[in-house]
Amino acid sequence: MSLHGKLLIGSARVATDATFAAIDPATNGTLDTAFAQAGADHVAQACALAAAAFDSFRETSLELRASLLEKIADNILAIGDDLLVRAGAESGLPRARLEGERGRTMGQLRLFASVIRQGDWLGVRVDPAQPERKPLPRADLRLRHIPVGPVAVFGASNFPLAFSVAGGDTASALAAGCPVVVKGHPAHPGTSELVGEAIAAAVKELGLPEGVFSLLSGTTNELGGALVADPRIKAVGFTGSRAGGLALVRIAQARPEPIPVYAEMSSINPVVLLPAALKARAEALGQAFVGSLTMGAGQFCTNPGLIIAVDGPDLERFIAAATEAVGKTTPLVMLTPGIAKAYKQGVKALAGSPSATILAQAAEGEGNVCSAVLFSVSAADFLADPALAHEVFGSSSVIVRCPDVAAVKAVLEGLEGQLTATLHLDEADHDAAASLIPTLERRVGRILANAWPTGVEVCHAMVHGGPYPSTSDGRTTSVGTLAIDRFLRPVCYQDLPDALLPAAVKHANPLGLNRRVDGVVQPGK
Ligand SMILES: NC(=O)C1=CN([C@@H]2O[C@H](COP(=O)(O)OP(=O)(O)OC[C@H]3O[C@@H](n4cnc5c(N)ncnc54)[C@H](O)[C@@H]3O)[C@@H](O)[C@H]2O)C=CC1
Ligand SMILES: O=C(O)CCC(=O)C(=O)O
Repeated sequence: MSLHGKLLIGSARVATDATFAAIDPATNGTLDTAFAQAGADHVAQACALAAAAFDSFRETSLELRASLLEKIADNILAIGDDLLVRAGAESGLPRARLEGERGRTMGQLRLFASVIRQGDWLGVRVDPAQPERKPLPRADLRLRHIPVGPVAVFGASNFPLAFSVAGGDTASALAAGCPVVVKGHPAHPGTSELVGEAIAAAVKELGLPEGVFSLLSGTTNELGGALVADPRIKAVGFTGSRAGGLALVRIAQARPEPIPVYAEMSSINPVVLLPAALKARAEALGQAFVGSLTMGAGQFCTNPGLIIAVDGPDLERFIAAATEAVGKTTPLVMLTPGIAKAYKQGVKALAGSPSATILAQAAEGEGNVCSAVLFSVSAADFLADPALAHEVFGSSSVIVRCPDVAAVKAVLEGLEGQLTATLHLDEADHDAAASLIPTLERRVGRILANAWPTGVEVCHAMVHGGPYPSTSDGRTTSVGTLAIDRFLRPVCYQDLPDALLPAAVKHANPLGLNRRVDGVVQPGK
């Protein structure tokens, strides 16, 4: 494998004097290749190309755009082993996980290709003219959705493939017809380059304008800030820290033309163990919980960071099983030295809390590793100290002991917005569960029963979003096909001659789209 370390600005490959290197988190060693540090001029060049590409890219045929996404998926697979090897070295993630993540990345691209072809995302509505209507005639009104414009995507550290250069944000933005400028995550610049070249090659192979895709690398906050501030950027997709996401929201809001930032930030994903379920299978739940908590060193925004249950012997059985399972875990390398340091600081802060008790802690390891840890706290203490509900990114979780189900509800009411909430329940728990669901609907984006929140299905009904601060905009999702809506806006055409109408809303419906005509859904072809 040979990496060039240059910026991908459309079809140009640009080197810079200032460079940075990737770090192998397993060894703290520097990996090969000096990567370019993009500056303000490079942001401006990439955004200018993206803006120039927008009008032609957004009117490409559905078939061509679908082919682009499929071609990107094929090109990623064709990189072969080099991609997995480099991603492993840059992230510390094991090969099997990265193989799965590559499969998911290609699956997402292909799913969005099928969405593009199907065409419902255009959301066509037609209210035909009513010239005879009294007292006033009605004009002919036709609506379709168009893409918002060039989108800035920030690659995430914890999914170097599926939430990164060709991840869900890029797939959904390209599917909508938006050119994309990616700011690669500085932890995996080599992986980013390999995937970026796969996208650029697909753009070229299909004869699309070069500005459809650019990839900028760099370590500074100024780079991300300049990208979000560029007037040609019309929306932003981000997965990462709350501080980073909110910084980008502030920049976007301070622009002369404010733009939406879809930032997926922090979540502790409460899991409620209801009494009958806990009584029936406390040990199995304890073991499964630790499996979810420690998967991928807990570096998922869906990690179960909070367990809530009624205190008593059944909860003690759960804790005993979880404690035993934690004792059997081995420390895992985290994504970056900074993330490992933040984990240790977060655990230290919890351990220093006068109200939290350490229940279990896995053996410590050397280097940038995560050792799983469990805390417990009473519901009253939890409610009194908001710091106990802060996300600790890694395998750390807090068990909240409640006197009764009413206290469980109070704890849930006290939480910030979350991506997920989980109920472990049996039939005898249904009344208790029903009393909690209205609270959960207000607090989270996805409610699960008898499962664990890690592992997000990429499909049509998925919501990977939630109220602030789990995301900056709880009206949408960053996983699943609904994610395309973030990058679309409606345009209405009133009384335009048919010859001037876009194909999606022409009278004869040449694209065979499903349409809502006078409010009634009419199937297309
Ligand atoms: N909830 C979640 O899904 C995730 C949370 N995290 C949290 O974030 C911490 C740091 O991890 P990172 O992945 O590096 O996230 P991060 O938020 O620090 O960085 C993500 C991206 O945003 C950029 N960025 C960050 N702050 C910025 C600013 N003020 N202005 C402009 N650009 C900025 C970075 O350069 C990077 O490209 C972790 O320890 C963890 O707490 C990280 C990954 C996922
Ligand atoms: O588990 C998943 O598939 C999504 C998790 C995620 O978005 C994250 O950890 O940042």
